[in-house]
Parts: sequence; C-alpha cells; structure tokens
Amino acid sequence: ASYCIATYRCYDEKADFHKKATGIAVGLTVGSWTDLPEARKAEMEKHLGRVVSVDVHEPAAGESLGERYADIRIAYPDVNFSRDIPALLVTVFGKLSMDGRIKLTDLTFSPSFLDAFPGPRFGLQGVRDLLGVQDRPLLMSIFKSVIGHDLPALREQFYQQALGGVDLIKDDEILFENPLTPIERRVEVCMEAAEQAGRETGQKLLYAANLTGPTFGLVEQARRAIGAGANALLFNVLAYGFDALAELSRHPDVNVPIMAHPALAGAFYPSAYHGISANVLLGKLMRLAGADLVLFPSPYGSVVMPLEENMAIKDALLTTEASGYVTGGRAADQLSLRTSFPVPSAGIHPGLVPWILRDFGHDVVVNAGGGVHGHPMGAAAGGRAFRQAIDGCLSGIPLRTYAETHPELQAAIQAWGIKE
Ligand SMILES: CCCC(=O)/C(O)=C/OP(=O)(O)O
Ligand SMILES: [Mg+2]
Repeated sequence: ASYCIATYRCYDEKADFHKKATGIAVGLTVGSWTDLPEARKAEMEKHLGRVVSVDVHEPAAGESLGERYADIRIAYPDVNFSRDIPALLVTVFGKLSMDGRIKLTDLTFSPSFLDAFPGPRFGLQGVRDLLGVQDRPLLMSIFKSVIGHDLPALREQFYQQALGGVDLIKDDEILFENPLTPIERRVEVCMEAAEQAGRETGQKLLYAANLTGPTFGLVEQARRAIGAGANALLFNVLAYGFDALAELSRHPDVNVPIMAHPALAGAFYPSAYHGISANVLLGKLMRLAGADLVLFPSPYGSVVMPLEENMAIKDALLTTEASGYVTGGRAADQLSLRTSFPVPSAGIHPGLVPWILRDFGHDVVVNAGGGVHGHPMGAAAGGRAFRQAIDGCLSGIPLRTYAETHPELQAAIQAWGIKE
C-alpha cells in the first residue's frame, strides 16, 4: 500500500491525543471502523488512515495549559484520492483545518503521488543556464509604482533597472491586465529595453511578466505573453490555487520559468495554532506544483518571517535527498523533482546582502524593489549597489571596506545602513 503522510500540531488543554489521532485517521478516511462487520472491514482496510505517531508535549511548570499540544502524524492511503494537490489537501486538511487549534506542519508525498508531478520545468539550475550565471547569487529587481503608468513609462523604468546589472526583473504582483499596458505590449517594449540594456551590460535578463486574468484563460494568456517574447512569468499562486500552477508548469506551451509570488500566504502560515506551515505552503507544495523560483518574506526585511521558517522553506526547495515515509520499501523520493530558486524578499537593501548570503549561500536570488528604485543615485545605481554588495561578500571583503571604492554601494549604505 502507498501513503502520503500529514503532520499536524494539535493544541488542546485536556484531549487524549492518541484518541484524537485515531479519530482523525478514521474520520478523514473510512468514517467509522469499530462498528463495521468483519467482512466490510476486510474490504475497507485499504482505505483506512493510519496513525503513524503521536508525540505529546505537556506544558512545563508555570506554562499555560493552552500550550499543551501533540505532534500527530497520519498516513492517508493514496487509493483514497486522485493525483492532484487539491485532492490531497482536502483529504488531509479540508474539514480538519476548521476543527479547533490545529496546524498542518508537514506533508510527505508517496513515490506514486510524486510520480504524477513533473515539478519545476527549469528549476534552479535551468534558470542559471538560461542566464549563463553559475557562480554567484542572482539579482532581481521589481517594478515599483506600476499602476497607471503607460508603456513608455514602464519601458523607461525597466531600462533603468536593466542598466543596473540585474539578472531578472519582475512585475509587481499587483499589476493586472489593463488598457495602458496589456501583457503582450508590455512584454514587447520591455524585451526591447532588455536588449538595449544588454548591449551595454553584456548580460542576459529574464523578465517575469505577471500572468493574470480568469483561470480558464491562463494558458492562452501565457501563450500571448510568450508569443510577444516573455521569457519568464510571475504568478500569484495562492490566489488561484496550486493546481493552476501545476497545470501551467506542465503545459507544453508554457515553456518559460514560472516565478511563484507568496501573495495571500499570510492568511495561512503565521499562526502557531492554525493554517499551514510556510515550509509546506511556500516550500514543498510550490516546488511540487512546478515553481522554478519561489518568493517569500525574508527574515530581516519589511515583511518578516522568522529565520527558522525561512530555512525550512529553503530546505524544502533545495533538498534532493530521498526523504520521508518509507512505503513498500521505498522512501518518498524528492530526487525526481528539480530544485526551486529561493527568493527571500520584501524590504531588501544592499546592507542586508551579507545576511542573505550567510543564511542562504549562493543559491539564492537577491530581490528588491524599493532597495533598487529608492537608491539616492537612481535605479541603475541601485542595481549596481547590489551587484557590488554581492561581489564584496564573495570576495570576503567587509562591505564597509568594499564600499570605499564603490560609490553606488557607499550611497546605499549611507541611505539604509548595514545590518550588524
Ligand atoms: C514578499 C514579496 C515581495 C514583493 O512582492 C515586493 O514587491 C517587494 O518589494 P520591496 O519590499 O523590495 O520594495
Ligand atoms: Mg510586490
């Protein structure tokens, strides 16, 4: 038999957590068990959820009873659900997500469930290969103030970002189809600007145009964007659902990297008592659904996510070890999925680059909107300041010292400082 495993953290002041675990395993699968006739049990056995483990945490002396919890792992038979993310999520955390203080903290996929997902089409290495950049973190900038701007204005904003030596430029996630800058026209003018800047910087550049509009029209919209020259797409996954991402990433006509934006994630991951952990929401499920790059709030920007959760997302996006629940002698194998680029974001400025490289290493995209456009010497200088910060870190020279011979970085440090 083959199972997917859900891990929950369940808070309750007095529950018998073992009984509760059995109630979940039976209630979310066969419904009832002990009162079934033996003959019926034999038929239903293959559909029965299993309690894998219950680790109870009794509050320490002086700690509130409200902090009494158990980590419960339940195995759900693959035979109960179809090979798609909605089916798995509704099975393991549909009704249960509304039943008290309980959070989904991990998901391990069976080999047969994983086999239904090609995962990222490009992944981290594919994005590097498209750009021809193998030996350093990538740098991305974000349009800022996009709504209400016409094509010439967007083109100029794009060109200035590109001159700064960024590897990728993304739309802001709040830019939707509009009469001033429809996606085909926006892509055309920005790709022209990319070429013009490329003649000066010598760099390739990916432009992630925001893929938006009605769900059933997304593939056609992607075809239009790619036909106009789009070489990457931004997608607000949580507003559409993981299955929309999975359908796009596996569609033969959507043959460009897809960048997952975390918009709405704050409705799921922050609470200790409810929702879905960030490593599942913005890690495993984004990668499984085929995101080539995944944005999430960094540990030190303007929208902060704890470092521990950042590291858990990074591990979920980059791990290639066979891991998880052994079913039928085979561990659930993450090896078949390409890795996805981690993109810690929001409020990032050059003074944070040493921390980003310390925590994420080189397989990271340094991503900034305000930290580029808000540079005292303009957006192109903003990009150059980040490139100088990255180069300084890679050379092992302290940023303040490196800035002495790099004016754009010096100006950025004067504007935003260096996180100590
Ligand atoms: C976590 C998403 C970050 C994002 O969408 C965005 O626009 C960031 O902009 P800055 O905070 O770098 O200005
Ligand atoms: Mg944004």
